[in-house]
Amino acid sequence: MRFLVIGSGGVGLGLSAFLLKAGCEVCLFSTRRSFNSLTNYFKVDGIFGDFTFKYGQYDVIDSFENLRDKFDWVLITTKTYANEDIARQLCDFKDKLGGVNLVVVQNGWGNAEKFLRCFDKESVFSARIITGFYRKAPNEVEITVHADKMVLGNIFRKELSGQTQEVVDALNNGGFDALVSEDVDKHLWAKLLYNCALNPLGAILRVEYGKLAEKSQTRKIMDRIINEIFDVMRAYGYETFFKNANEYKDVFYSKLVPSTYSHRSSMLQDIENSQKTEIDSLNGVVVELAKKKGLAAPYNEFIVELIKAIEP
Ligand SMILES: NC(=O)C1=CN([C@@H]2O[C@H](COP(=O)(O)OP(=O)(O)OC[C@H]3O[C@@H](n4cnc5c(N)ncnc54)[C@H](OP(=O)(O)O)[C@@H]3O)[C@@H](O)[C@H]2O)C=CC1
Ligand SMILES: CC(C)(CO)C(=O)C(=O)O
Repeated sequence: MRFLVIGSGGVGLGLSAFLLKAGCEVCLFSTRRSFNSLTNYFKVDGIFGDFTFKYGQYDVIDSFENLRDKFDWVLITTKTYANEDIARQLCDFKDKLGGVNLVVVQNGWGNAEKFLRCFDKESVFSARIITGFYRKAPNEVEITVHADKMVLGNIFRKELSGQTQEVVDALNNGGFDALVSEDVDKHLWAKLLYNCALNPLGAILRVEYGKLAEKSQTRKIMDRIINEIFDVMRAYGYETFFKNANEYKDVFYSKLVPSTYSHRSSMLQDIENSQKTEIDSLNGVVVELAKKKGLAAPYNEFIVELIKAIEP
């Protein structure tokens, strides 16, 4: 099976390692900035073991003009703010790619929609991933935590989720546990709740997740963020695995936060590296959806403004 992996960062290189171990062909699409190191080798280490792949075992391109093959699957593993740019380029070069399917492997909500510009709902899939991929260098990634299996499916046409089985099989064969689910939308909302509550607040206060649950003030802010997200979900008919905000908060404070107590959010890492954050696809989406239904989401709105004030 042939994969084009667009976004050769933490998640892109991490997943490519498992696909290559499974015997799949992988072409990385990288930016000019990372291209040179990737034409040498890339390395993935950490809790799944150490793997190094030399250029030649995989391919790398930095422009769609240089596409050499057709592909079965395209994985989108850039940060979400690159989606408009990637979607536009995919459209321009769609004929060269062949009849591919896409899997959008990103945090947040509303990402898969960005690729409907010239792909139909039947060929745009989504994945939820709760594994920590820490990018140490442009061609080196450490896998730090693995909280659950990766989940793949189709949020637009649930019944087509099974088409991702071949990707799941490849990942499993490469040693990474993944599964197909018709409920990938529910998994994405659950992850969004977690990221929206913890990531921006952790980035603003520059503390790890666990510290945020220790103070009554930060608990109150996170509680309000979670309540507003449940209001939005209810207004649109979206569901996750929890009946209401209180049921989620019980699990959040008793299980989810303690098990990632010392994690510093990816948003905090972005702020520390003077990079743009994914706030628009997290709390920003909540604010937009709330506005369209005439709902107030003041805590989410406030946190979006604060992040925008400190990001470059
Ligand atoms: N890292 C993690 O532990 C987890 C991440 N996620 C989600 O996965 C997604 C990817 O995150 P992550 O791998 O950490 O991000 P990284 O920043 O590590 O990697 C993103 C990659 O995309 C590249 N890129 C950026 N813009 C473009 C563009 N316009 N065209 C092509 N490539 C581009 C970057 O280029 P360059 O090489 O120049 O930097 C980089 O290689 C995010 O949505 C994140 O929220 C989800 C769960 C866990
Ligand atoms: C905790 C983690 C790594 C889980 O995937 C995450 O989502 C983040 O830091 O944004």
